[in-house]
Amino acid sequence: MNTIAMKFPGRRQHKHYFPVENKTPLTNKVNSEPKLARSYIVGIDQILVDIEAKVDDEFLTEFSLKRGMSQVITDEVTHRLYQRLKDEQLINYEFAGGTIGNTMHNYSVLADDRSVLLGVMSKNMQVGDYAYRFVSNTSSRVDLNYLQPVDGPIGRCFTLIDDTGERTFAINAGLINKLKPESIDESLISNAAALVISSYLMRTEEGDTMTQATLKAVECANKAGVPVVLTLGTKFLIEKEPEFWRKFVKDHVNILAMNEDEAQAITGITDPLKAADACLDWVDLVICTAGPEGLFMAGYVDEQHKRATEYPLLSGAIADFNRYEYSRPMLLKDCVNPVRIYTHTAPYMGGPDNIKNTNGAGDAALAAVLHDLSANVYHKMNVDDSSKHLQPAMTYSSLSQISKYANRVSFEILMQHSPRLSRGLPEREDSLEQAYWAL
Ligand SMILES: Nc1ncnc2c1ncn2[C@@H]1O[C@H](COP(=O)(O)OP(=O)(O)O)[C@@H](O)[C@H]1O
Ligand SMILES: Nc1nc2c(ncn2[C@@H]2O[C@H](COP(=O)(O)O)[C@@H](O)[C@H]2O)c(=O)[nH]1
Repeated sequence: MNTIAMKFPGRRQHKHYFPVENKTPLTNKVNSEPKLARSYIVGIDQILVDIEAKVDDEFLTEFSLKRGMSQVITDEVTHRLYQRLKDEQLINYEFAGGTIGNTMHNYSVLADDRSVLLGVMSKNMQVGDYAYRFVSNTSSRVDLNYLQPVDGPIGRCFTLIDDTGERTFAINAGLINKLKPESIDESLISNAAALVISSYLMRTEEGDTMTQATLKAVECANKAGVPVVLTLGTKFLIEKEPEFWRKFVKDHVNILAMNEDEAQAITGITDPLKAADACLDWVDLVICTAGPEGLFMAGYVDEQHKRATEYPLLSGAIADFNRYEYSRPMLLKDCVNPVRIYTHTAPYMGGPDNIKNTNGAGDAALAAVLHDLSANVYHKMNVDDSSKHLQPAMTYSSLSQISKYANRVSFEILMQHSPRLSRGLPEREDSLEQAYWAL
């Protein structure tokens, strides 16, 4: 049997992933470059560059923008808006964005590993233009080779921040919704550790093909048993068609990520823990961020694999809800006697003293969860006979640990302007348990 000591998170510790006692018989040396199978995740997005600016309420009214919403604007409004921002020197920065683009980038930075981003990209790129900016602000670990070339611009997302820190998104779509179903490579999806999508991909106009492309990828993932991860994006989209989204989630999604407003939009429930619990009727794992209240997660474990927490029991909308938070979450279909498990993590260190802005904090939490999920697939691919895999779990770590990790990553984003991490986390931190680093 292989013996392995694995440090988590991080492929950077790759020497810990392979059996250190396996020596090459000829040299009697440890083979330091074993060929390991690699796991990766795939995300689909509308390829966007964020243009961030500080504005006041009057500005939003002038351009008929609804505060807090992500809305699509015409070329004419875009032109006027951009000119105003330029004339008044209100632009803070222009940086690659997109909710799934950010998640793939952050995943690749955290895991130091490959993710694949699907979407469109301008085939003629000039130094300094938006397409160039998107590519040059994206981690080199994000595989952009599968992007579909288009004859025209990618999108722009005006990220308008008011005095309260609230973000209003105005999207100039360019050709972002022209991804074709033919551009979805079925074997790429069916060999992935997860397929990651957002509700924004269904906000399309007549003649757009993004929704069909997304549905093709989802069907392919469902067929291959690859977990489908959906992030709800914005509550306004969900509120428009809650019934559609409930059905879509129930029929196709395994992991649902949302904030408390989106959770309310899809379930009708204000309490994030109760809303997460309600979503377990449709999906296997739920991540619900709740701003200053931190992060809630909910999932399933089979009775025989449940592990009781060593933390004090917490009660909220559900009594003693964190009782089995030390369990590793499983797909409901893999549980003979399913037990619902929940956890809550308060903002890391109480939250930063000075929040730059919360843009992308939720996406970053999701990237951390994906890192743990993919690490589990990676470990199983390479050390299938590890006792770790006697339990058919979805993740490498317990619900409690994943939640802490996710929350820690959100903290990092709150301390910077960009929704994209510029570096991974420190390799060891006192605030995360010893067991977390030495699994
Ligand atoms: N005001 C805040 N104070 C402390 N932590 C915060 C605050 N806002 C967000 N966070 C942290 O960032 C995470 C994600 O934030 P949230 O605003 O819920 O995400 P989203 O970007 O999806 O709306 C939270 O779970 C929490 O850890
Ligand atoms: N693909 C799309 N991404 C969008 C859209 N509107 C906004 N955004 C992106 O969201 C992040 C911020 O994420 P959040 O977790 O803080 O909500 C930002 O970088 C935007 O680019 C959209 O319509 N489609």
